[in-house]
Amino acid sequence: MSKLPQDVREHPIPDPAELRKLVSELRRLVLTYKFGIDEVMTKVSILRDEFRHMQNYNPVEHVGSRLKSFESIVAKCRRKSIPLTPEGVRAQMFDIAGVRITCSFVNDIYLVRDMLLKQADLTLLEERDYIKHPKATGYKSLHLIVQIPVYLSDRVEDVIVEIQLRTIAMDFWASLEHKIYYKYDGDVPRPLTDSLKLAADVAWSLDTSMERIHDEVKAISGDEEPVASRHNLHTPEEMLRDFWRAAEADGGFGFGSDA
Ligand SMILES: Nc1nc2c(ncn2[C@@H]2O[C@H](COP(=O)(O)OP(=O)(O)OP(=O)(O)O)[C@@H](O)[C@H]2O)c(=O)[nH]1
Ligand SMILES: Nc1ncnc2c1ncn2[C@@H]1O[C@H](COP(=O)(O)OP(=O)(O)OP(=O)(O)O)[C@@H](O)[C@H]1O
Repeated sequence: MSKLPQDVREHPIPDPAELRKLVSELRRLVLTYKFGIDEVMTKVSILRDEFRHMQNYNPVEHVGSRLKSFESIVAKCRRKSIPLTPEGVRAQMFDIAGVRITCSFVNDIYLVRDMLLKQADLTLLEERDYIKHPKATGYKSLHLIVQIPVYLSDRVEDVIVEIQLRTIAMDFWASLEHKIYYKYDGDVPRPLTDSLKLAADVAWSLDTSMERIHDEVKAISGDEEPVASRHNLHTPEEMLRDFWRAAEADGGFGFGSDA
């Protein structure tokens, strides 16, 4: 019978030189995922700014990102029996680069999804619609696993990014549920899971009510408010000046600042 602890027997400690090489390779790999996040964030930011300027409407409330931590990658490799090698991680772990887009309304989620997927350099690998098919926990979000090229100094690398799209209510629910899940180490007592399921239904009801009210108001006031009444302007020069100042204040005309 071996005297080694279970963990060491299952995961023998590799040679230090090998370990150093592995860590350096994984670091390099993770860096390319960071560039993948940057690419997607830029796309979302452009869509957001353009939409706001052209349509006077912003479908994206908030956008955030996270690079999976080294500890979390190692833990997931162990949990899912994924080889802890650059090849294993690249082939079997699709959430190292994560972008989360929070929208006001459910329709906006699908609008942003369509706008992103129309872009030629973004390839959809997998879509999981937990809005149409919520998880048993009550979890709702739209997940897209996409692939995007990243131009490095000596090569082009296709990087996989997980994009989660959700409403503010869905996000509120998911962050509380996530905290509770970790607090109980995954073994959440039944009364709490029941309460969470109920809260998910309430959040969904809020989402649908808010969207209905928003649609009703839009139908009454018309899709587009006339530009002149929005700005209370009279001459084209005044309108141009106002747009220019608004864009400057928004950081929209950031070019030429070094001049
Ligand atoms: N709060 C919360 N988040 C969830 C839940 N299910 C999925 N997620 C989020 O969505 C991510 C991906 O989940 P899935 O689409 O179910 O992917 P999966 O491959 O089945 O799960 P993992 O490989 O364990 O991430 C998770 O890492 C979480 O960030 C849930 O029930 N509650
Ligand atoms: N696509 C994403 N975009 C932004 N944040 C995310 C994304 N996916 C997860 N997160 C957040 O990143 C944090 C850490 O996530 P981590 O990758 O360690 O675990 P996880 O994704 O929740 O679970 P698992 O490791 O089982 O896949 C959590 O707060 C989680 O909500």
